[in-house]
Amino acid sequence: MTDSTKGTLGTTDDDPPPAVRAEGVVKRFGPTLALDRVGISVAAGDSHALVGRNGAGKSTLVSVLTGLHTPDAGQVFFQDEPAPSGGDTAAWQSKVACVYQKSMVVPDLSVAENLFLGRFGPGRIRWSQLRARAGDLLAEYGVDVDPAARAGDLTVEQGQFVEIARALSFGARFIILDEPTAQLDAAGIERLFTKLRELQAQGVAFLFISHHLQEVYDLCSTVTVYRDARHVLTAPVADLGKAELVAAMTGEEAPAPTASAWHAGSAASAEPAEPVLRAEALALDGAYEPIDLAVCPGEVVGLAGATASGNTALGETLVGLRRATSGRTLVGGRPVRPGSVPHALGAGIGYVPEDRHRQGLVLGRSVAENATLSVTDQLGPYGTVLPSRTRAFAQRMISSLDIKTSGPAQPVADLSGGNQQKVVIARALAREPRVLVAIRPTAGVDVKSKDSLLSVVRGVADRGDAAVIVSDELDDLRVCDRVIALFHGRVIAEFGSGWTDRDLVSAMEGLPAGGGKGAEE
Ligand SMILES: Nc1ncnc2c1ncn2[C@@H]1O[C@H](COP(=O)(O)OP(=O)(O)OP(=O)(O)O)[C@@H](O)[C@H]1O
Repeated sequence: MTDSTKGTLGTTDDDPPPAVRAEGVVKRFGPTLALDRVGISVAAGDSHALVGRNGAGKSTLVSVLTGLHTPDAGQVFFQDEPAPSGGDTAAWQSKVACVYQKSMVVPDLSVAENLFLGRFGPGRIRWSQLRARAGDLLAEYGVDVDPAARAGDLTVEQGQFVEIARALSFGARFIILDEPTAQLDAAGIERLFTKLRELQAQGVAFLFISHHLQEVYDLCSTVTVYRDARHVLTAPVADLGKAELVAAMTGEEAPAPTASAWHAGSAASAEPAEPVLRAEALALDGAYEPIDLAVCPGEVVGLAGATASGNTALGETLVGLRRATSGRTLVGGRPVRPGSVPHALGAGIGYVPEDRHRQGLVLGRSVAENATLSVTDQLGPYGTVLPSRTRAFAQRMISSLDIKTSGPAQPVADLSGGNQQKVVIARALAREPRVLVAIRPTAGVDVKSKDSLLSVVRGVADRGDAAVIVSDELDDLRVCDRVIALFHGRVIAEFGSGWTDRDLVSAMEGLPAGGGKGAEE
């Protein structure tokens, strides 16, 4: 099992020792076996992808490799030396760091303070010296950020660069990137990858965790697949086709559905229907200019756009999270009170938020409680909530959305990221909304679950209701009947179902060429 890593990669005695090597790692959480005798070996200077479906054990491995969890069995080595002992944070920091999609820097401190956090010696701190040292350090790693800037004012990308520089300054030669691109636009991803390649050339090794398989192909030379807590394979990326990779992740041979398959069931009717959802000259100062939008029964409409295009702000206005500066939203022809989530819900708008931790879930509560939060009125007579009805309701959601959990009573906090997202969608669907507005619904969700989540959204429209997907992910947008692309707060193009990736990406980048109806070149 774990030894397969050696043969495939063709290491020799002359090679430097692997940046990290884990062997026979076992980790249990109560009844859940999260890692079952897994291993991984990341060569110095390599960019090694770790992929697997939600719940495969990736985050648990990260916790073991960063010293947050002590494994129940197995060993971890950095450059052939045994990993530091449990509580020795400084020793772990000199070996490894993990950069998450959201920066972990302390927002109210300056960049310089963040860089040297925990390393101030005794005595008075010389701020000017600290800033100068921070400046040198950032320059050394080619990070173009002002050391005096407040960390909270950095972009996601700058925050990640600062964290990488911080990790390297501790001496770490191995950095884990856990979905680092989730909040970046295409140009930001390219800049991140360029930086990573530079550092690789200096011998720094990366473990790259992503649900975007294309990124694995773009950046990594080796890939390891985990499935159901086990190591399935490790291979050079160049030797493994996408279909094989997905098959290894899912354990099935079934090809992923194509765009046309998505639409096969939607039987678009020719007669124009009364829109379920309408936005009339809806505008939000500083976010987007007046926009008209009509979403008909049976339709899934995409609002595409990069960060700050206004698409998320528009989605958030539709669900009542933001109050439009002008214009109005109507459901079934009736105006919805602006800026009121309860009113929007009552009017039949279901909402799948982007940030499931802040807006979506009560982490300490069970899967059943979270899935039924919006329908407690349907779970028992006279304002009571019958546990049996809650469980039955949740059980139906668990099976129809294929949520990987030990049961309705399991706390949501214990589920993997993708499965948490399914609970959020379950909750939005529980009220049987007339229109579902989903903001980046598949962020952090594995390929297979992505398909099933998107078919759930598609299903809402296919049964005669409607859906809006706000996203910059082409896979999310592929299930849409129409896609409206925004750029800097304006509609820049609108596409029917036959768009090409190139047309849509260009539109999101602000290049209207083609406008969805045939580019010039
Ligand atoms: N603290 C915990 N308590 C109980 N169970 C846990 C805990 N952390 C993880 N698990 C369980 O361990 C398994 C592996 O989860 P893990 O988060 O490592 O998966 P993952 O591959 O990172 O998934 P994702 O892609 O969704 O983030 C899952 O079944 C999860 O529910």
